[in-house]
Amino acid sequence: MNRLKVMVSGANGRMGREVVKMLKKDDDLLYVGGIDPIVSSQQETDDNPIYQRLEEALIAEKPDVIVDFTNPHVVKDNVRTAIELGVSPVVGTTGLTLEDILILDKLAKEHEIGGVIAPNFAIGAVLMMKFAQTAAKYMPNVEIIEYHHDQKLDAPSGTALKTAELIQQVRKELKQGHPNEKETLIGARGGAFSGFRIHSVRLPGLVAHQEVILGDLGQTLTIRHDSIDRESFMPGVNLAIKKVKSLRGIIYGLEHLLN
Ligand SMILES: NC(=O)C1=CN([C@@H]2O[C@H](COP(=O)(O)OP(=O)(O)OC[C@H]3O[C@@H](n4cnc5c(N)ncnc54)[C@H](O)[C@@H]3O)[C@@H](O)[C@H]2O)C=CC1
Ligand SMILES: O=C(O)C1=N[C@H](C(=O)O)C[C@H](O)C1
Repeated sequence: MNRLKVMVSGANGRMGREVVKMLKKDDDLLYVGGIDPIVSSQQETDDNPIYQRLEEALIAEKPDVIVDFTNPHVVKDNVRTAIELGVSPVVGTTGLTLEDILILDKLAKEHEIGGVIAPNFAIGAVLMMKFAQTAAKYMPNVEIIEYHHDQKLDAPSGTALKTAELIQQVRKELKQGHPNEKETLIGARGGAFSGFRIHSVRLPGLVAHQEVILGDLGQTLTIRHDSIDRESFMPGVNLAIKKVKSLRGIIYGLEHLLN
């Protein structure tokens, strides 16, 4: 049987290293190398090449799939390059706007390529988002608090934004809080999204966590998810790699790949 050839962009990063480990354990997948401008010590003992430039890597190794865990500044160009070279992208990197995703979807369809962009590959997080969406239909007063490690570049997290988008689809229009509310410390009420708020906490010791708190007369409901290890994302990444070649255009969110 032909094994799917996979490369990893951001191979020396926190998520990239975890993906490489997962690929090497799966007999149906063949890790053929990574891309990362930063050289790591681990690289010395790895037989697979690490390239500095994506285009050069894709032309040399001709992978079927490229997994991207890089950063919000480079991800859009990376996905564009992959699609133009006929390689299916599986993207965990956050920071793409809905407009970016529409542009990449159009490009992918023009090239008859499938792609997956998922702000969170952990099944528990996907369920947390779904549950929050269901709850917000009945309890429209809602706030999102996301907690991440202090090396994260983007705020709010991609997961918080996706949760907010899902809630927005079902929540009746409502501006929360007191109409005469005054922030005496700018930012104290968090970021405003369609009438409700998102708060971002950054601390060493955290991995990736989110609470969606809904309030109503005399009651609150808290829906919480914790990724305590980056292993939590790997089954979702693995599923996306195995399904992406059967898609056309970009799907946004792991939920679209689950039965
Ligand atoms: N969708 C999901 O389930 C998850 C998404 N993430 C997202 O993944 C991204 C990466 O997160 P981490 O691994 O924690 O970051 P990190 O900073 O540890 O790793 C990023 C790596 O990308 C490399 N890089 C930078 N520019 C590059 C380029 N042009 N080409 C190739 N590599 C490049 C860096 O040198 C670094 O090694 C973030 O956007 C984060 O929010 C993180 C965890 C789960
Ligand atoms: O940077 C991270 O670590 C994570 N990023 C993603 C996000 O922005 O939602 C997914 C997960 O929360 C971990």
